[in-house]
Amino acid sequence: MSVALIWVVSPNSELSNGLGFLETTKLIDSSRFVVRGRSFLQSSKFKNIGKKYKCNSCYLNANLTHSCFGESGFRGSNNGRKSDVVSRVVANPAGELTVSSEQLVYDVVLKQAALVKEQMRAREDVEVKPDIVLPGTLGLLNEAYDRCGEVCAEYAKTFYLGTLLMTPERRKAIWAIYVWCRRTDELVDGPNASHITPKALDRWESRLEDLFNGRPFDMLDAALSDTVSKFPVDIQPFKDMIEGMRMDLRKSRYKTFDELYLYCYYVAGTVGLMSVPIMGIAPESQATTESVYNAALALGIANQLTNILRDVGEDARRGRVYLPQDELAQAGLSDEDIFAGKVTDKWRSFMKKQIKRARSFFDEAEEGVTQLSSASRWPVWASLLLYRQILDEIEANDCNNFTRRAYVSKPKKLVSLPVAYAKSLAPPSSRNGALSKIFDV
Ligand SMILES: CC(C)=CCC/C(C)=C/CC/C(C)=C/CC/C(C)=C/[C@@H]1[C@@H](COP(=O)(O)OP(=O)(O)O)[C@]1(C)CC/C=C(\C)CC/C=C(\C)CCC=C(C)C
Repeated sequence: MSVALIWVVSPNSELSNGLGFLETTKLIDSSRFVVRGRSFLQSSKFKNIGKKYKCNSCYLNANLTHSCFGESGFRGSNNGRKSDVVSRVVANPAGELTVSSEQLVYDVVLKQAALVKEQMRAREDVEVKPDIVLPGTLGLLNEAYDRCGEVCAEYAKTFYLGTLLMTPERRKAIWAIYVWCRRTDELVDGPNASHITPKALDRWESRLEDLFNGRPFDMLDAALSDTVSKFPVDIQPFKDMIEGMRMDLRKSRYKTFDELYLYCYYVAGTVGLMSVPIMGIAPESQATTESVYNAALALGIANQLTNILRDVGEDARRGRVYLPQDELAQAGLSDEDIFAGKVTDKWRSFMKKQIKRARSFFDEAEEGVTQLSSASRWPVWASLLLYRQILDEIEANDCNNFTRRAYVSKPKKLVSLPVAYAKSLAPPSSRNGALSKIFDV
């Protein structure tokens, strides 16, 4: 990930890196990008539609209107669970009523679903259209995608195998998105994280804007730039992920689940929103676009909550506690108990509730996976089943997530893969109501 790091720390530097990500030079003009001395013509489709607005303590990169109060039929599938977990209107520490993170994030979901429908309507068909490329550039682009595939295979082998079942265009696009997410995460989580400042993240964000405008900085960006020119992917979830990294720089405690939910959206829910336009919805699906986006968001949140519960000890050793402080206090626990790392009955009972909540997000996500286009379902089922089992492993470890890292053993992984495959064969259920398909692919 040093490519990203070097650039954000010193935007004018020439790039090379030790991780074998790539070696490129930066050559940009306003309408083309040049990689290793050649240029690609790109359509610059997306503008940064985001406008930051402040909502109490949190920022969302959105140009959304708040539809906070008095909505009816807010969601179909999850009222039961969600009302237990977060309410739409919450009280801030000063006792004032504010809009909940869930509402803010759901507004993003609605916006994404609306945008993608609009994009699809504007296109004559859903199939990827060939760009106008100068002779010789196609090979370079393919090389860029291959690099993304290699990175993906190195960092997430099972997931990489799953992507091989997808159509070639979709697989390449998912790899490009994966690599951008990985690089973004590495900025604050990688070996050079201590050099990362908010300014560096601002530079990473302007680089993102450039690639969305057809001016990628390096080869890996070029792959994503190509992807966003071919699929109806919006910049907002990408910007929001960077916002999550900013949050990580300035915050190491979360007062409430509402605060944590927003963080989870930023760093992982966004991945779900980025992925849906690539994966596509099955032509026979009766689900609304919104409900599928919502399930994708839920899977990201579930994964991140699981990640947090698995890594409690590791995070504590870095001085970080990603658990709602108010819930810890209600359970009679504090940061000191976490640093002490003793598994007590209080801790077990606290963990039981946290695990239950994470599972409820997985349940919500499951409804959406069957709605995806058939070739995309297997990798998603595989990742869902594998990640979900981490929760079982935490329980099997007697909730000792202080000194034991829960993981799914190889044999269990191997069993999960055919199970995921079998699940992926099930056609979309018609439980999700209104018909509003967007991708008949
Ligand atoms: C098929 C599939 C899973 C596609 C997603 C591919 C993709 C673009 C992944 C990017 C993942 C990434 C590098 C995110 C950066 C932030 C981050 C690190 C988030 C954590 C992931 C796990 O990280 P890590 O690899 O470090 O974990 P380990 O320590 O190795 O265990 C997260 C916990 C979140 C990842 C979130 C997702 C994969 C979202 C999945 C949602 C979908 C693919 C939407 C599916 C659609 C429906 C309708 C359900």
